Amino acid sequence: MLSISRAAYSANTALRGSIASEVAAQIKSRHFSSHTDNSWGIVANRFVFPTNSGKLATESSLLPPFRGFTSPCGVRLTRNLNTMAVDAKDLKYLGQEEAQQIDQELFNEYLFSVDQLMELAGYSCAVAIARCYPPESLKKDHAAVLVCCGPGNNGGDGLVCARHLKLFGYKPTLFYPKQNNKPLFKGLAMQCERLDIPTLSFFPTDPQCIVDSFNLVVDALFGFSYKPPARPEFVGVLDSLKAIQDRVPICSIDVPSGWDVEQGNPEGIQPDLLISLTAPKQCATHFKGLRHFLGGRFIPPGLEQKYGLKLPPYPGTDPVVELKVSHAEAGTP
Ligand SMILES: NC(=O)C1=CN([C@@H]2O[C@H](COP(=O)(O)OP(=O)(O)OC[C@H]3O[C@@H](n4cnc5c(N)ncnc54)[C@H](OP(=O)(O)O)[C@@H]3O)[C@@H](O)[C@H]2O)[C@H](O)CC1
Ligand SMILES: [K+]
Repeated sequence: MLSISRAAYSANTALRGSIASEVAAQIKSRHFSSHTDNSWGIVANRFVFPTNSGKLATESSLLPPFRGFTSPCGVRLTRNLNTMAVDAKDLKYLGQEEAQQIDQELFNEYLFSVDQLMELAGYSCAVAIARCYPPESLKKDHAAVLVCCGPGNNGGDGLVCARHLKLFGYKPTLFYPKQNNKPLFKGLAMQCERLDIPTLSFFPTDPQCIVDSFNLVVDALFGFSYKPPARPEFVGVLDSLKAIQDRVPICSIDVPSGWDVEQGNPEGIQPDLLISLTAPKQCATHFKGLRHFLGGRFIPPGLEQKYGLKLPPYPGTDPVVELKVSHAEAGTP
């Protein structure tokens, strides 16, 4: 695992008082390829690919023109002024139980496997992120993004998303504190490692480190199975995300983490971008961010009808469709 332990980091910090930040120290591990550097206590990844290998053109280059503006945090946000966003008035917003029922039906009645759907879900999130924040528009450290992954399938979507972001030309770093031991998740984590995606072994205590190091945070901590309140081990990271959200945009996968799936959480994190999967959850009606996408284009028509989802049409072959946010003024430059 490409990571640095807290003890090694502390010792290292004592030795090198001039290190700018915790994050810089942890990220530095990615530069120590194919050997163990004892002075830093880092066991580095032995499978390092050149940073730009396999770089793909993102679909953003195929889109109608965007006009950008700069947010207070200096990140160039883009808003699609050709307004391809769909006004999906009849779209159904799912409660927690119904979202879980549909999930189970996909697996048990339609015999999809989790990894099939997770791959499509995570890919669609990466595409939505690339549309809103093309890598070339991000100024810090070659499009550095932090992807925070939780212990459940939402975290799995985050691992898939991080891999695709890397292939799209971003520089993702994972924070994956409670790793899932199922073979699927081990595989996803290993794929990230072999793509030279480093993992922070602890969340920086100083939120400024996140601000200095990353252009975006992808929030894949919890999805539709979350039940508030957050257990103690996740309180710190959720508070830190709240502390930086005005300076580093948060992109939430399926549900903003820490939100009640139905009621939302006015005191919780407030993402700029929400990517709902399958169908938006009821909490999405409280979303106050800039852009809302629907992804996970895998619902069979029979299931859509059965649950009355009234999904909007996806454009062409796109894996995502943008939904109009009800407070249109939110993104006005
Ligand atoms: N059908 C689809 O649309 C698909 C969606 N996908 C993604 O899957 C998630 C839902 O995944 P699931 O594994 O059911 O649940 P979560 O990832 O939301 O979270 C479960 C883990 O979170 C822990 N948990 C729950 N509440 C708390 C809390 N208050 N504090 C700390 N931890 C909490 C829970 O722990 P337990 O001990 O209670 O089990 C779990 O570890 C969906 O949102 C989509 O993102 C699929 O990828 C594809 C199909
Ligand atoms: K989330």
